[in-house]
Amino acid sequence: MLTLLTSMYMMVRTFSSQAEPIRVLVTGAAGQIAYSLLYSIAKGDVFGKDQPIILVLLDIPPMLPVVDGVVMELQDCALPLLREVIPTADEAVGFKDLDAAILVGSMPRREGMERKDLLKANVAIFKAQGGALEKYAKKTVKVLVVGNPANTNCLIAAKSAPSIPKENFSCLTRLDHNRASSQVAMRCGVSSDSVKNVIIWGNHSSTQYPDVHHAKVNVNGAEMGAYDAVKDDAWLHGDFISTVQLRGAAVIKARKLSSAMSAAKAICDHMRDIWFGTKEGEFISMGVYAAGNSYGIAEDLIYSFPIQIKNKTWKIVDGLSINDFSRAKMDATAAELVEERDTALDFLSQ
Ligand SMILES: NC(=O)C1=CN([C@@H]2O[C@H](COP(=O)(O)OP(=O)(O)OC[C@H]3O[C@@H](n4cnc5c(N)ncnc54)[C@H](O)[C@@H]3O)[C@@H](O)[C@H]2O)C=CC1
Ligand SMILES: O=C([O-])CC(=O)C(=O)O
Repeated sequence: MLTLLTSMYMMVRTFSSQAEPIRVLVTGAAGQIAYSLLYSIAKGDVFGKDQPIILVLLDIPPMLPVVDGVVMELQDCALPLLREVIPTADEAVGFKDLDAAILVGSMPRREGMERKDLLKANVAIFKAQGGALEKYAKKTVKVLVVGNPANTNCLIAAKSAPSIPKENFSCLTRLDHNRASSQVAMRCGVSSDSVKNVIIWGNHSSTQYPDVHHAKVNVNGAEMGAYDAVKDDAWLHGDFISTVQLRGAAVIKARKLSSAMSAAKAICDHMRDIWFGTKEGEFISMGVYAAGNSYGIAEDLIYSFPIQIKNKTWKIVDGLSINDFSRAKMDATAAELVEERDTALDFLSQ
């Protein structure tokens, strides 16, 4: 019996090691987030330990010598899943036949800026890259927008690729989600995986609303609501929210560069959940197209919601109770997104 099971296992292993490689694009490949991200993708942390990968690395022409250095390092890692690395500045090459696109490449903010101050510099990039997805990528491609302001850039990319379903586009708010889980875990003296179902509502900006009304914390084996575990409503309504909202700025102030290691980790968490689904009974946060949501959020936005994923398809978790405190914060961040969208469309029409 054991021999039979062992040979069946070997057959499955052999079959899966012959899987067709998937084609994964990372833009901004010469930048600091990409440098923290590429190793995890290439070694199988995101798309699976049996999934061969062709990595396409796109950056602007002057950065190609730097990308060449990254290619050399990836080769020197001797990673068995990495079948090919393609450095390029050409969209026709970069966006061809993609299974997944992680759009990082854009300008980061510096100390004293809000993320929406990047709109003018960055939104044109996402319009062009949406157009390139439309022209060259598979219609099934999963697109994750990281470059700031991430929600609005994602909306513009999706609008520029009308033949790819809007559901295939999402933006990164997982870093905010991880920040919120970690703050609660530290406050309760538990590990970060003892906290689940925090929610980031809205924009990846200082108006985002980190909400723990539906979060659970496992304290010494007993699962309880976050409010009962933390036992400090004033902190949860005050410093907790502002710490998460302003964490990106705090990292920039300290490092003089924006978050990169934690952003790369969040990108891996986000994409892995798209590929393999969320855990039973758990939800995560990501920015998705708001059409058809049951929370009264304007439809034509990319807004961060509580999300569950199965078979590579996400759905917004419906029916969570929303009190007046939460309602006001959810609406404020939606209003900022409407303003950003209208400004972006204005820039693009000039
Ligand atoms: N959504 C999120 O949670 C987070 C978003 N970010 C954002 O990610 C972006 C990248 O950040 P970093 O890697 O730290 O910046 P970086 O400046 O280190 O790297 C950006 C790279 O993008 C490249 N680039 C610029 N225009 C491009 C284009 N049209 N096509 C391809 N590549 C292009 C640059 O040449 C550079 O190599 C920034 O917009 C930053 O604000 C950063 C952290 C978290
Ligand atoms: O704050 C920034 O500019 C970078 C970022 O998005 C983050 O760290 O969340």
